[in-house]
Amino acid sequence: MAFPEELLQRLKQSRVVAGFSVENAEHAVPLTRALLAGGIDAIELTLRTPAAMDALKAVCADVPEMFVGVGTILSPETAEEVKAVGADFGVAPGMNPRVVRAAQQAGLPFAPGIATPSELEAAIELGCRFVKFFPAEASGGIPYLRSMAAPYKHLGIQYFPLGGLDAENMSAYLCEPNVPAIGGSWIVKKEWVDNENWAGITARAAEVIKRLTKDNQ
Ligand SMILES: O=C[C@H](O)COP(=O)(O)O
Ligand SMILES: CC(=O)C(=O)O
Repeated sequence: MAFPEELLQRLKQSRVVAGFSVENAEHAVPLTRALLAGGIDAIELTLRTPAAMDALKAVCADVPEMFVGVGTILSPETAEEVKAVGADFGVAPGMNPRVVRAAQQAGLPFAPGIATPSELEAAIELGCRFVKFFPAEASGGIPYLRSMAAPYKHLGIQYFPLGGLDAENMSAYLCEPNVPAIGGSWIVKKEWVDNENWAGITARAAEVIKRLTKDNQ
Protein backbone atom coordinates (compact mmCIF):
# COMPACT_ATOMS: atom_id res chain seq x y z
CA MET A 1 0.00 0.00 0.00
CA ALA A 2 1.19 3.50 -0.67
CA PHE A 3 0.79 6.00 2.12
CA PRO A 4 -2.94 6.84 2.16
CA GLU A 5 -3.87 10.50 1.88
CA GLU A 6 -5.87 10.47 5.13
CA LEU A 7 -2.81 9.27 7.05
CA LEU A 8 -0.68 11.96 5.47
CA GLN A 9 -3.27 14.50 6.57
CA ARG A 10 -3.19 13.02 10.08
CA LEU A 11 0.60 13.38 10.15
CA LYS A 12 0.25 16.92 8.88
CA GLN A 13 -1.99 17.75 11.81
CA SER A 14 0.51 16.26 14.27
CA ARG A 15 3.50 18.03 12.66
CA VAL A 16 5.99 16.58 15.13
CA VAL A 17 6.66 12.88 15.65
CA ALA A 18 8.55 11.84 18.77
CA GLY A 19 11.02 9.06 18.08
CA PHE A 20 12.23 6.77 20.84
CA SER A 21 13.41 3.29 21.81
CA VAL A 22 12.54 1.52 25.04
CA GLU A 23 14.63 -1.01 26.94
CA ASN A 24 11.66 -1.96 29.13
CA ALA A 25 8.32 -2.67 27.41
CA GLU A 26 6.46 -1.49 30.51
CA HIS A 27 7.75 2.02 29.90
CA ALA A 28 6.01 2.39 26.56
CA VAL A 29 2.46 3.14 27.74
CA PRO A 30 3.33 5.73 30.43
CA LEU A 31 5.83 7.33 28.07
CA THR A 32 3.26 7.55 25.30
CA ARG A 33 0.65 8.98 27.67
CA ALA A 34 3.20 11.53 28.89
CA LEU A 35 3.76 12.71 25.31
CA LEU A 36 0.01 12.97 24.73
CA ALA A 37 -0.39 14.98 27.93
CA GLY A 38 2.17 17.45 26.56
CA GLY A 39 0.43 17.72 23.20
CA ILE A 40 2.44 15.32 21.02
CA ASP A 41 0.12 12.78 19.47
CA ALA A 42 2.38 10.93 17.02
CA ILE A 43 5.31 8.62 17.70
CA GLU A 44 7.95 6.59 15.94
CA LEU A 45 8.74 3.63 18.16
CA THR A 46 11.99 2.22 16.84
CA LEU A 47 12.55 -1.53 16.71
CA ARG A 48 16.06 -1.42 18.09
CA THR A 49 15.66 -3.21 21.40
CA PRO A 50 14.41 -6.67 22.41
CA ALA A 51 11.52 -4.97 24.23
CA ALA A 52 10.32 -3.03 21.18
CA MET A 53 7.67 -5.40 19.82
CA ASP A 54 6.05 -5.90 23.25
CA ALA A 55 6.18 -2.15 23.74
CA LEU A 56 4.41 -1.67 20.42
CA LYS A 57 1.70 -4.19 21.33
CA ALA A 58 1.07 -2.40 24.62
CA VAL A 59 0.82 1.03 23.01
CA CYS A 60 -1.50 -0.17 20.24
CA ALA A 61 -3.76 -1.87 22.80
CA ASP A 62 -3.77 0.77 25.54
CA VAL A 63 -3.26 4.18 23.91
CA PRO A 64 -5.61 4.33 20.91
CA GLU A 65 -5.43 8.14 20.77
CA MET A 66 -1.77 7.96 19.77
CA PHE A 67 -0.83 7.89 16.07
CA VAL A 68 1.62 5.01 16.14
CA GLY A 69 4.51 4.86 13.72
CA VAL A 70 7.19 2.21 13.90
CA GLY A 71 10.80 2.82 12.89
CA THR A 72 13.77 0.63 12.00
CA ILE A 73 11.72 -1.89 10.02
CA LEU A 74 14.57 -3.80 8.43
CA SER A 75 12.97 -7.03 7.17
CA PRO A 76 9.83 -8.12 5.31
CA GLU A 77 8.79 -10.29 8.27
CA THR A 78 9.00 -7.32 10.60
CA ALA A 79 6.78 -5.24 8.30
CA GLU A 80 4.16 -8.02 8.43
CA GLU A 81 4.40 -8.30 12.21
CA VAL A 82 4.09 -4.55 12.71
CA LYS A 83 0.93 -4.53 10.60
CA ALA A 84 -0.51 -7.50 12.50
CA VAL A 85 0.11 -5.76 15.83
CA GLY A 86 -1.86 -2.74 14.63
CA ALA A 87 0.61 0.10 14.04
CA ASP A 88 -0.64 3.01 11.93
CA PHE A 89 2.46 3.29 9.74
CA GLY A 90 6.05 2.18 9.38
CA VAL A 91 9.35 3.70 8.32
CA ALA A 92 12.93 2.56 7.86
CA PRO A 93 16.31 4.23 7.62
CA GLY A 94 16.89 2.83 4.15
CA MET A 95 15.23 1.88 0.87
CA ASN A 96 14.98 -1.91 0.91
CA PRO A 97 12.70 -3.06 -1.96
CA ARG A 98 11.84 -6.30 -0.15
CA VAL A 99 10.62 -4.39 2.88
CA VAL A 100 8.63 -1.93 0.73
CA ARG A 101 6.92 -4.80 -1.11
CA ALA A 102 6.18 -6.69 2.10
CA ALA A 103 4.63 -3.56 3.63
CA GLN A 104 2.54 -3.07 0.49
CA GLN A 105 1.35 -6.67 0.53
CA ALA A 106 0.58 -6.56 4.25
CA GLY A 107 -1.30 -3.24 3.91
CA LEU A 108 1.10 -1.31 6.15
CA PRO A 109 1.45 2.35 5.12
CA PHE A 110 5.20 2.65 4.80
CA ALA A 111 7.78 5.34 4.06
CA PRO A 112 11.23 3.99 3.16
CA GLY A 113 14.28 6.04 4.05
CA ILE A 114 16.02 7.89 1.24
CA ALA A 115 18.94 10.31 1.13
CA THR A 116 19.87 10.41 -2.58
CA PRO A 117 18.08 10.83 -5.92
CA SER A 118 18.83 7.19 -6.81
CA GLU A 119 17.23 5.94 -3.60
CA LEU A 120 14.30 8.25 -4.20
CA GLU A 121 13.83 6.90 -7.72
CA ALA A 122 13.91 3.34 -6.41
CA ALA A 123 11.15 4.28 -3.94
CA ILE A 124 9.12 6.03 -6.64
CA GLU A 125 9.41 2.99 -8.90
CA LEU A 126 7.86 0.89 -6.14
CA GLY A 127 4.93 3.28 -5.87
CA CYS A 128 6.04 5.33 -2.85
CA ARG A 129 5.03 8.99 -2.81
CA PHE A 130 5.86 9.62 0.85
CA VAL A 131 9.44 8.96 1.96
CA LYS A 132 11.51 9.44 5.05
CA PHE A 133 14.42 11.81 4.41
CA PHE A 134 17.15 10.34 6.61
CA PRO A 135 19.66 11.42 7.88
CA ALA A 136 18.33 14.87 7.07
CA GLU A 137 20.83 17.25 8.66
CA ALA A 138 23.94 15.18 7.97
CA SER A 139 22.92 14.86 4.31
CA GLY A 140 22.81 18.63 3.88
CA GLY A 141 19.57 19.73 5.48
CA ILE A 142 17.02 21.94 3.78
CA PRO A 143 19.24 23.17 0.89
CA TYR A 144 20.02 19.56 0.04
CA LEU A 145 16.37 18.51 0.30
CA ARG A 146 15.32 21.34 -2.05
CA SER A 147 17.96 20.40 -4.57
CA MET A 148 17.23 16.67 -4.43
CA ALA A 149 13.45 17.13 -4.56
CA ALA A 150 13.40 19.58 -7.49
CA PRO A 151 13.40 17.06 -10.39
CA TYR A 152 10.55 15.09 -8.79
CA LYS A 153 8.30 18.01 -7.81
CA HIS A 154 5.76 17.22 -10.54
CA LEU A 155 5.28 13.78 -8.95
CA GLY A 156 4.07 15.30 -5.69
CA ILE A 157 6.58 13.52 -3.45
CA GLN A 158 6.26 14.33 0.27
CA TYR A 159 9.19 14.06 2.66
CA PHE A 160 9.42 13.17 6.35
CA PRO A 161 12.78 14.49 7.58
CA LEU A 162 14.52 12.93 10.56
CA GLY A 163 18.11 12.81 11.66
CA GLY A 164 19.60 15.75 13.51
CA LEU A 165 16.37 17.71 13.88
CA ASP A 166 15.59 19.64 17.05
CA ALA A 167 13.51 22.52 18.40
CA GLU A 168 15.75 25.05 16.62
CA ASN A 169 15.42 23.70 13.09
CA MET A 170 12.05 21.87 13.10
CA SER A 171 9.97 24.86 12.00
CA ALA A 172 12.23 25.65 9.06
CA TYR A 173 11.69 22.12 7.74
CA LEU A 174 7.95 22.38 8.33
CA CYS A 175 7.85 25.54 6.21
CA GLU A 176 8.89 23.47 3.19
CA PRO A 177 5.75 22.79 1.11
CA ASN A 178 6.63 19.12 0.65
CA VAL A 179 7.21 18.40 4.36
CA PRO A 180 3.97 17.48 6.17
CA ALA A 181 5.73 16.45 9.38
CA ILE A 182 9.15 16.05 10.97
CA GLY A 183 10.47 13.84 13.72
CA GLY A 184 13.37 13.09 15.94
CA SER A 185 14.69 11.59 19.09
CA TRP A 186 15.59 14.87 20.79
CA ILE A 187 12.20 15.13 22.52
CA VAL A 188 12.38 11.94 24.57
CA LYS A 189 15.57 11.85 26.63
CA LYS A 190 16.69 8.31 27.36
CA GLU A 191 17.51 9.05 30.99
CA TRP A 192 13.99 10.38 31.58
CA VAL A 193 12.58 7.09 30.31
CA ASP A 194 15.06 5.05 32.36
CA ASN A 195 14.17 7.10 35.47
CA GLU A 196 10.45 7.03 34.67
CA ASN A 197 10.39 10.83 34.65
CA TRP A 198 7.05 11.07 32.86
CA ALA A 199 6.42 14.61 34.06
CA GLY A 200 9.72 15.66 32.45
CA ILE A 201 8.62 14.15 29.15
CA THR A 202 5.24 15.89 29.32
CA ALA A 203 6.99 19.20 30.02
CA ARG A 204 9.41 18.66 27.11
CA ALA A 205 6.56 17.80 24.73
CA ALA A 206 4.65 20.88 25.82
CA GLU A 207 7.76 23.05 25.23
CA VAL A 208 8.09 21.67 21.71
CA ILE A 209 4.45 22.41 20.91
CA LYS A 210 4.75 25.89 22.41
CA ARG A 211 7.82 26.60 20.30
CA LEU A 212 6.06 25.33 17.18
CA THR A 213 3.09 27.60 17.87
CA LYS A 214 5.39 30.59 18.49
CA ASP A 215 7.38 29.93 15.30
CA ASN A 216 4.14 29.87 13.32
CA GLN A 217 2.91 33.23 14.59
O1 LIG B 1 14.27 7.59 13.05
C1 LIG B 1 14.90 7.89 14.02
C2 LIG B 1 16.19 8.58 13.93
O2 LIG B 1 17.11 7.97 14.77
C3 LIG B 1 16.03 10.02 14.24
O3 LIG B 1 17.25 10.68 14.19
P1 LIG B 1 17.74 11.58 15.41
O4 LIG B 1 18.10 10.60 16.52
O5 LIG B 1 18.93 12.31 14.91
O6 LIG B 1 16.62 12.47 15.83
C1 LIG C 1 16.61 5.94 11.48
C2 LIG C 1 15.39 5.45 10.90
O1 LIG C 1 14.97 5.97 9.91
C3 LIG C 1 14.69 4.35 11.49
O2 LIG C 1 15.21 3.79 12.45
O3 LIG C 1 13.61 3.99 11.02
